[in-house]
Amino acid sequence: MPTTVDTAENPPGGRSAARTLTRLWPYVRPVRARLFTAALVAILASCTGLVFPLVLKWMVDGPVADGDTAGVWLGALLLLGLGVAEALLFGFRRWLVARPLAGVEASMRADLYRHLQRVPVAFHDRWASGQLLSRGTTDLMLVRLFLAFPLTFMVVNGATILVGVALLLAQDWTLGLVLLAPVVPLVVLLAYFEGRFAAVARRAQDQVGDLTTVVEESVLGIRIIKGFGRHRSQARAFRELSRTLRGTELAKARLLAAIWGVITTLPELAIGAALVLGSVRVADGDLSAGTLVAFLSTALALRWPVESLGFLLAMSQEAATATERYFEVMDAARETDPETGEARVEGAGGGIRFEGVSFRYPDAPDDEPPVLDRIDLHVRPGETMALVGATGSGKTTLTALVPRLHEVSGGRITLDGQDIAALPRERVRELVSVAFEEPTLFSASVGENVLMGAGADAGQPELERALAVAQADFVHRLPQGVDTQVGEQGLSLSGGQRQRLALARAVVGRPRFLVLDDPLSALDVHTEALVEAALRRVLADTTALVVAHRPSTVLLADRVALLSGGRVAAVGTHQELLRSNAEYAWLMSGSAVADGTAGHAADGTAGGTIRGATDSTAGHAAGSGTGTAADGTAGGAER
Ligand SMILES: Nc1ncnc2c1ncn2[C@@H]1O[C@H](COP(=O)(O)OP(=O)(O)OP(=O)(O)O)[C@@H](O)[C@H]1O
Repeated sequence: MPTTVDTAENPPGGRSAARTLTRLWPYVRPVRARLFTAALVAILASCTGLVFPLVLKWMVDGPVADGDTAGVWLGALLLLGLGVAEALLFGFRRWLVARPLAGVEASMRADLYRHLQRVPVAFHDRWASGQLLSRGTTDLMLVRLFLAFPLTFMVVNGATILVGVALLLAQDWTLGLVLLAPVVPLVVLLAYFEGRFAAVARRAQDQVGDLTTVVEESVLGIRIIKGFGRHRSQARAFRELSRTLRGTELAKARLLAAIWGVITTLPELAIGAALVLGSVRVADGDLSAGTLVAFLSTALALRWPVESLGFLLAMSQEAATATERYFEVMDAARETDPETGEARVEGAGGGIRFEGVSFRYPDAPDDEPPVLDRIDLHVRPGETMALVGATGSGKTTLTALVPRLHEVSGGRITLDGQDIAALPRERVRELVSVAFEEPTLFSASVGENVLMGAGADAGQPELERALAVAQADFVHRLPQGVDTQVGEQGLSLSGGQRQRLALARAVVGRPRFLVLDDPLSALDVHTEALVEAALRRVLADTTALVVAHRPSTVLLADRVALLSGGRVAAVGTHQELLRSNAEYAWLMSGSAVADGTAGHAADGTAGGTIRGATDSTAGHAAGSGTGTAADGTAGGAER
């Protein structure tokens, strides 16, 4: 899992917030009618608020001045009615937008998830999972909030301000101009603020992603952290990151406070000036008291729409950053399949054939030699080929090329004579089944995890057969048998148990081709022997490529290919390579050394000797009390 976040490749800015936000249109389009209606309702509600001052003016200059009590009651009832209407209209607006916007958020999230399934594995190698998580959660929530609130209220408040200003100018244009005086400095300040806030908002959202990554890794790696007593240093790293985030959030708050201060103070000063000027004019008899009350009430009613602009802009800016981050992922190219293509390669023959296959990881430095360099290898139909090589020699990489988890950089791979690059990926993955050394189980039942490897029509018989092949009968002793929930949110299984389920998943669909990356590494010798025996039956009618580190796994294969320096250094049977290839003999004798039979390994009798060695180890294990595995209760022993 990647641990670093390369946000440098995605610099903020470039586009304006408004242009970035227009990218949301395809998602908003289906609900546009509701959004527009909601905006109109909100404008109506907001303008209802502006009628209050006019009623007040009528009350002050009319019934109040004339001492008409009935008129005052009528005015009060009118004000109450207006208040109720305003509240009902705002409630109606909320009802209009809530459901469709939850839908917009859900569909954006679904698209993101679908996209993440379809981008190449190399994309996931490059991106930290926390960054992806935060884009799928926090960022999408910010986008929904923007559509629900700032988007509407920018329009509503804008319209209210325009209507309000028109009313002010109509009531008294001199006082109106006094109130409009702060507009120019405010616009300049808001433009400056937007630029500054955009940069800080981006930094904060990226830091949330980093923090999510650290939390996720700490949870997944809790055993390592505890085992190595690293909880303090891990906590320190977390604290530092969260302190950085806190600093960025405070910087955001400071910017917001500054702009809020300016947005509040300038209009207040203008209202104060209008009040003084208006009072003087009322005293001079130039202006009626009712007009001044109405004027000031209108000005005060406009305070909220003006003051809210600051945080509406801030929320819009955060939403623009969130949208930018969302589309950075959505813009990553998906795996594409050829529209049509001639997959058959003349003369390629059956089985798996590698022809001049080269591979280099996309992010590898240019001066680094390729991981795989012109590999030629033929796994004949029905044959099992073991892949042996030193650590880091490229075995896993080579196996990942067969199901097209990575694309070859040069050369080609054919399956039964069909070039995999010209086949749809889905077809390739139907033909090829895989099991990796690191067996991943999903939060689902045992049965669902295993049947993932088969077509939709596979059922109980196929499941039972696969479990038998993988010697995974321990599942029947789990609390709910094959229905027991496993994975992150279920029962914890041992490494060996998980490997056996992963193996069952690989064989359940009776694949034409099988790619196994050291699938037996976590099994004790007894279980390994049992799985091998069952696997031998599966391998008999499958074409398989099996990464092997141990002689016992190599012995499952008909032939062995030795990978060295990015090339296939030798191909032959285990016995042939032991005799003819010093590197192979050395690699294989590594295990034998541990068993004290290295001397025999080198003289060509290693096959039998190594087997004997593992058997004797097994005998020892049984004698030392771990032999319960042999009587089929291995699961219990491993737990
Ligand atoms: N995702 C990746 N991005 C860049 N380089 C990688 C990536 N995965 C592996 N490598 C590099 O490719 C080389 C081959 O790795 P690979 O995992 O294929 O070796 P291996 O033979 O399977 O090793 P082992 O026996 O230890 O499992 C290594 O040098 C490794 O550092």
